[in-house]
Amino acid sequence: MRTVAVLGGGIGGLAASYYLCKSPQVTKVILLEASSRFGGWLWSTRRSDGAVFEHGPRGIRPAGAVGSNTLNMVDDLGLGEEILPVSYSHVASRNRYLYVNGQLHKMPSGISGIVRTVPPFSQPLLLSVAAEILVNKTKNDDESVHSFVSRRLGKELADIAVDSLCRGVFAGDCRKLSVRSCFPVLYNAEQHRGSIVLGMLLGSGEAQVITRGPLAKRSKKESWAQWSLKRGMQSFPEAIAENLQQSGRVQLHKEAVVKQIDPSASGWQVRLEDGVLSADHIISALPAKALSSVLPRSCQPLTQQLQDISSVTVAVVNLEYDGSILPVMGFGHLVPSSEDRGLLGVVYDSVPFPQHNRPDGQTTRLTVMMGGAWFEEEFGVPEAATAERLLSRATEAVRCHLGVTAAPSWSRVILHRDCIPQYYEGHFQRVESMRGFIKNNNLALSLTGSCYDGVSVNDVIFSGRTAVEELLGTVV
Ligand SMILES: Cc1cc2nc3c(=O)[nH]c(=O)nc-3n(C[C@H](O)[C@H](O)[C@H](O)COP(=O)(O)OP(=O)(O)OC[C@H]3O[C@@H](n4cnc5c(N)ncnc54)[C@H](O)[C@@H]3O)c2cc1C
Ligand SMILES: C=Cc1c2[nH]c(c1C)Cc1[nH]c(c(CCC(=O)O)c1C)Cc1[nH]c(c(C)c1CCC(=O)O)Cc1[nH]c(c(C)c1C=C)C2
Repeated sequence: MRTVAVLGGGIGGLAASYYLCKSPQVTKVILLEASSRFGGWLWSTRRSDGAVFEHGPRGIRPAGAVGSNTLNMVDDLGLGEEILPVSYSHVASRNRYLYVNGQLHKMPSGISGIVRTVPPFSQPLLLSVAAEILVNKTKNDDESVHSFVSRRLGKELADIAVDSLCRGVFAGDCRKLSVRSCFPVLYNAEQHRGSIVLGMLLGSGEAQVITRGPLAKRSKKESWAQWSLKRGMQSFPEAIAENLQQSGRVQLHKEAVVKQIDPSASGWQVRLEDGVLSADHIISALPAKALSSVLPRSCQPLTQQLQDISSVTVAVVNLEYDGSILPVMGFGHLVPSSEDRGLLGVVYDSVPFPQHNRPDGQTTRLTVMMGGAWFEEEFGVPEAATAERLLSRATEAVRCHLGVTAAPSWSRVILHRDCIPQYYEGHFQRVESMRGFIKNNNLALSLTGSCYDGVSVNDVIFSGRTAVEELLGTVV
């Protein structure tokens, strides 16, 4: 393998380039990013007074093989000193809230939360959990998350808890999202153990094994639930880009919009706005629709399937208030779609990461997230949603849900167009079929990024690693 072009410089493209660089089999890597910044949705505002605001992900989970894999990379990049860990015993890990019937309710946790009736639920969770063990397994090879949970745990849990969870991870509608692709642990638990509960107790499949490096070991020892970085999440892609630059083996191009890719005798011709370059192989870490628009006509079946992977738009409103204004302490609260379709939830950023507050004086940072699968019905076309309207809707939610009547001392409104892919029912078949088309047609193309194998930062990084290992036929 001589030259590999990586399309898209979000965390997926950066991760793929990082793993390619580890192999002596690859002579040259060319990373092409359309915008003026690497990192994609990992995007932070660092204000001159020291405050940090996240516009995309704000915490990464260290759990599991994918979590360890990311921490190994963080270690290798020399970012260990920059880590801000949040342990499982921290109030931000213990307390998450639901806003239901005009009130905040702490989500049930611990033994007492399971054996007692905890509003907004009408019966102890223990009853649903105990009955779950007896529910027969389905013969369907996929179903919606809502249907799966209604069938196994009851409609109330599906309508309130799972509806909210899907909004807090996918900004999506649990009635359309696929359980197999969005929550493979739940799907596999039913398939292999016949029950979610038994799957949790006994394990539900072959777990991937990743050797834990020093930072991953520390995260285990200190029971981290999530982590961030002192200068914000954006430091992570910045450190990868710096590492790639220093390797001397990667050409990094910003403001390089890929316009078209065409097969050539030895691989691909990649057409940019201002020139053409050649590559033996392409790893695409572009959003599915962006890739579909640059493929040649000969890839029509693939183009169509890529277009069928839709994504939702989320309005992210960062707010700063003077003083300690929160009536409760925790990670934040989610709002089920039955309560308010357009308002997804509010993150209490100052609770897990007070280090990101302005250093002088007491302030509270919150992030309100709106829209998602309900964006158009609530706000119309994204072009029509003004910053004033989104800010007013966000501050009104903070007033109504948290009783904060003061105006924010600082705010920033950002519209993330098509930012979270939606894995609808049948997603796994579509992805299998796309990869099958690539294989059967001997295309020197790999698909990675958030549109295929998981949307979390950990999943996207791991997908970049898998693409490189499959390409090279070795472990990197
Ligand atoms: C608001 C929000 C909150 C989130 N919170 C969390 C969280 O708490 N924890 C978590 O784990 N995950 C979270 N995520 C998910 C995670 O951040 C994303 O799934 C992940 O960053 C996607 O990375 P990616 O590289 O696949 O895609 P992207 O970040 O979309 O990168 C794709 C890149 O391709 C570029 N591009 C597009 N077209 C072209 C072209 N024609 N030519 C060249 N380049 C092009 C784009 O400019 C972009 O930089 C969140 C996401 C959002 C939006
Ligand atoms: C309200 C909207 C959103 C909030 N965060 C996201 C959206 C769309 C995006 C998001 N959040 C998480 C992930 C990664 C999932 C993973 O597998 O690591 C993504 C893409 C983490 C997350 N956030 C919440 C939960 C339950 C999770 C899953 C992992 C975990 O248990 O930590 C809850 C939550 N998210 C938001 C709020 C307000 C909230 C409230 C309790 C914001």
